[in-house]
Amino acid sequence: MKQQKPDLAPFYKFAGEHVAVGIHAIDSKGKTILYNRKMREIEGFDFEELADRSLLDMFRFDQTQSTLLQVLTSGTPILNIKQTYWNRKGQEITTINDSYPVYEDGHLIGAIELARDVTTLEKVIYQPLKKYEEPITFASLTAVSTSMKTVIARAQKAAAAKLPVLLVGESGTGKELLAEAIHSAHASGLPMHILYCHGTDGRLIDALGEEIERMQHGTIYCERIDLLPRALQLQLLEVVERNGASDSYFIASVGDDPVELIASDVLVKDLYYFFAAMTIKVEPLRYRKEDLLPFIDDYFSRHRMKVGSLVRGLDLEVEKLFLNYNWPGNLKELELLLDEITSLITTQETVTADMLPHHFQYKAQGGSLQAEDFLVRSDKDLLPLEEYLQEAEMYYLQKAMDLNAGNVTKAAHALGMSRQNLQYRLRKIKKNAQST
Ligand SMILES: Nc1ncnc2c1ncn2[C@@H]1O[C@H](COP(=O)(O)OP(=O)(O)OP(=O)(O)O)[C@@H](O)[C@H]1O
Repeated sequence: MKQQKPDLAPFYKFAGEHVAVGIHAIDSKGKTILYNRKMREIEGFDFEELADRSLLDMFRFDQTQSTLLQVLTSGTPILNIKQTYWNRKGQEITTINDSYPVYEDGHLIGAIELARDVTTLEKVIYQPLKKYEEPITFASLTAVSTSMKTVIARAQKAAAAKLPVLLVGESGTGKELLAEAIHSAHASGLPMHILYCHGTDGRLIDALGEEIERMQHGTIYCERIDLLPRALQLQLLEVVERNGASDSYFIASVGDDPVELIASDVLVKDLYYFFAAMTIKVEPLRYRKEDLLPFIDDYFSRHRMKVGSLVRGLDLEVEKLFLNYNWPGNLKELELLLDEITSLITTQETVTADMLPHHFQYKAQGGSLQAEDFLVRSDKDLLPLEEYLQEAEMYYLQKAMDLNAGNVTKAAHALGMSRQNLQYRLRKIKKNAQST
């Protein structure tokens, strides 16, 4: 008797959804046809958002950036491409991607990308302490802006009083570095143990508990506790509370306003209370641009000492580009960019625009605008042109204000209009928003 072949489709479907690799497939027109759970987690998009648009639309400003499209055009695979970027939710993600063309009966029918999320691994390898080749102290941190000076002063107070600290700030703002500096200030020479919460599991949290019991003294830094699922947050709370009376010093970080995180059930309230004897907010780089050039100076001087290069600074055009860009990945993004620029430097003393990597030139020219910001959403009907233009104006003016840390004079200058004109338009927008 002939055995019936089992229908494997439901199994493939289940495996595709639950596998720990991100999968994104497009058809021959660039339309998304598969976008699994892991990929949604990595990139922060929903399937619906992508399904209604072709990738060609999404990346029409930057087609060279999409490896999937390149594969679709060339018909050949692109393998082992490592990317670090800031996803839709502002999280820093590092993936290693393999993109393949898909053929059926000799015809190219689409392309598929497989992304391995190596963010946590990267964090373990990327050690600022080693990078600086010296223990981090408050003096290692660039703090020219008033807001950073306040941060350092509060952190010094916390270290002196040995108060648990909750560091609040976007990815790449320097929270880990600050935790290291606090640790050095109060317990130099003692161990510091870091729990990277992104992608961690219950075993690592238990191991942390054992580590605390074993080391007794020293610092525990729990990085991005808001990225832990609630059940694991409760487990962590149990571990830290059990050791609360030990001689360990506790620091944690979150990526967003903790009050909002608690209100939206992302952060367990009692875990927040445990760490938040002192809360220190680190502003995004776009609101403290005074730190940007001094950080670059410091970076270049370390580079000159380390590898004997001649690089001294940026030319005016690059300086302007850097100051106008909004740095969604903050100092980490800047540092990675400087790593990329200096890796190609030979005898140059000044960084000129042609030395900037293509991907950055692209982003910087578009300011903070993303292609997706101008797309018509799938869940919205088309607006009459006038309304759409009003929306676009509101968006653009708001971006200009953000980029200039709320300074109307500077924003007006950047937009090429008078201060009064900008103020008038902002008031009009506010009035319209209130009346709708
Ligand atoms: N104030 C600063 N002075 C000098 N370097 C800085 C400063 N802030 C950030 N950096 C640089 O940026 C890198 C990234 O910072 P860090 O890892 O501390 O950010 P983070 O806020 O902990 O990010 P995440 O939330 O993603 O963990 C550091 O290794 C350091 O080189």
